[in-house]
Amino acid sequence: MLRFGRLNCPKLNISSRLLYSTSSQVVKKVIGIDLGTTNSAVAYIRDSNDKKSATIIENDEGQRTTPSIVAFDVKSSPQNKEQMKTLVGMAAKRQNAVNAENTFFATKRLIGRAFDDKEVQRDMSIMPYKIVKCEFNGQAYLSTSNGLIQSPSQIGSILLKYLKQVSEEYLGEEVNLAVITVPAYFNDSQRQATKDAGKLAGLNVLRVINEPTAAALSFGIDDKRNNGLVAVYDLGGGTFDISILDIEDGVFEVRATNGDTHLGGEDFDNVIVNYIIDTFIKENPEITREEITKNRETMQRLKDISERAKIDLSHVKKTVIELPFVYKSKHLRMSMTEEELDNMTLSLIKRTIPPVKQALVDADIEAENIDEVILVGGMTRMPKIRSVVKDLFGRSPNSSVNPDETVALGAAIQGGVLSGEIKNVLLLDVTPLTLGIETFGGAFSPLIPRNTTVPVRKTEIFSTGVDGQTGVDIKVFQGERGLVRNNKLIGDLKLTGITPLPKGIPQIYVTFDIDADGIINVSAAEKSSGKEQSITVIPNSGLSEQEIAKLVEEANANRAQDNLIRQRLELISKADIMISDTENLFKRYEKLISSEMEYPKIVNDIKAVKQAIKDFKTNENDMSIDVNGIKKATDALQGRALKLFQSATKHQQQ
Ligand SMILES: Nc1ncnc2c1ncn2[C@@H]1O[C@H](COP(=O)(O)OP(=O)(O)OP(=O)(O)O)[C@@H](O)[C@H]1O
Repeated sequence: MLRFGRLNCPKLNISSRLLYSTSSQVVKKVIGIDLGTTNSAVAYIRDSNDKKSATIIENDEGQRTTPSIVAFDVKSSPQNKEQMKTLVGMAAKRQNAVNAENTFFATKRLIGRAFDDKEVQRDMSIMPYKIVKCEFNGQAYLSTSNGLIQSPSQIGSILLKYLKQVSEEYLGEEVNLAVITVPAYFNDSQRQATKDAGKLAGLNVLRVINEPTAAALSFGIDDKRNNGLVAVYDLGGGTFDISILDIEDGVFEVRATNGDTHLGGEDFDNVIVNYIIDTFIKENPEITREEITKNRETMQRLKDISERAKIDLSHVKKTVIELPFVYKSKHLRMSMTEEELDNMTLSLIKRTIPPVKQALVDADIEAENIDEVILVGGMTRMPKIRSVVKDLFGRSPNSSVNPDETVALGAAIQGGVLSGEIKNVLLLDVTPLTLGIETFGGAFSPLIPRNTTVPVRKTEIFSTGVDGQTGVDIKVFQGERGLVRNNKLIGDLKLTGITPLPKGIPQIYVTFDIDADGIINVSAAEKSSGKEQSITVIPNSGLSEQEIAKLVEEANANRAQDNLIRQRLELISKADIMISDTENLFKRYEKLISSEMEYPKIVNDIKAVKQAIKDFKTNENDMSIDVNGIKKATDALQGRALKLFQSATKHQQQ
């Protein structure tokens, strides 16, 4: 088995913080796109002399946001599926109820996710369209009723193509450069998939930036009043993000970020749908739940009225929900109050609290030191959410920001920075989770801690754990726990053909390079053999909401135990290398030292320590093994070996 250990010699840490260049000149227009779960928006910089001139581009229906919905008319091209008529935005939304199976909405929830992901499985049971497994990469794809299979990136690209076209018509020029926003908690795979969607739409995506950061950019641009610590609470259609930023004279530094990539308005709608079905069944006991849920069209109509009721209740205390022909000739009529909505969705709202608290801890800031709280995302119009946020921060959120438009405006500003239209603005974003590799005994060796500013590049030297090893398997993990088995494997890199040397001797330089889009590149090089390998990490799936919450929670709960296991592993790793060095020296100088009186005793003791190390390796979790004792015995042996060498040299000279 190939083993991989941290090198037992002074470490070389090359850590650099490369700042964005603000002077790069891209002469053409760069549009900023908020590719949302429910709604998307696009913006541009109207006047390059005015930083505050970021402007929303209205779509062909005169709307400032476009529903993130793509529909296929399966009847339009029965012979050739590829040429089916496609509807985008409002046009797709209008026909949703009569073509539910072929109307794809909220597909951002699936982007870059594995089919087997728990969240995807849950969505499958509630979405009216078909989600299938892509045989090639195991990811969640979408299928029309006539079997046209598309990735969520492809669906995203149809939306982006539409927004590109709308922008070109509005601006009267060709547009092919864009900045696209993603939830801060999107992992590498989800970011890559978003970039792919841009590429498929014919857009050169200059940068992928985090939604809350974009919101802060549009809030704080060129306004000294807005200097200070800002919290951006972003609850949209499908994701929740919290970011803490420090804004100081044009420098936007993200101090910490946290969130949940599977929590948003869609979940609120689903809770209401279930409540309505329960109420309807109670009134009509002859109808079963399944009879209603299996009808995709009915489910879609229920979802639409649920969303409408939710939005109404942000403005009125009570609303009436009516839906004719819910089941055969039965109609639905009921009322719902704001209080009822608050109660049934409280557990969802509460799920935003731990990420906020964690972000504050990570940023090392008390809630009362936050100068401004900005609300982003349509869901933050719900009064209960506003009051929970107010209680969390002890202050009323800022009301000057438009929660639907601010992200696209911020993306346009970043586009302006990249095109050179906007000067003296610097954006420093961070990694959401710790990145590292597996080392000896399954320990997680972090290279880049979470909330490190990107872009970042870091190199550390590692070595082999077995004599004569000619290859290492570098497993890249993401997470907060001390042992890799509790973190998420996001990539795998094999370095082969290295010169066989005793363990601990080869120097393997492992470099992590995270670019400004948050995309990770890992490379490994072994100096003596000149071998090099690199990969762009494309993880298999995103982290689910439970996984994220669990990761942080478990990391906190198990920190002491994890540290202990790690320390034990490191002690044994060092002892192992020391003992084999001594053994090798004994073999090499056997003639010189074998006549010494101490020699057989030390050889026996080396054997005993080696056996103890072997026993430990077969049961690393056995806490009854005295690791400190093994290390002490190794140190003592090294001392005794040194004395033996000194005495043998003396005897030889005499
Ligand atoms: N007045 C309102 N009250 C409550 N909810 C609302 C209101 N207006 C919009 N919403 C909800 O906000 C959500 C859409 O928000 P938004 O358009 O900001 O999301 P998005 O950008 O598409 O999503 P994400 O940021 O998660 O990708 C929908 O679930 C919608 O029902």
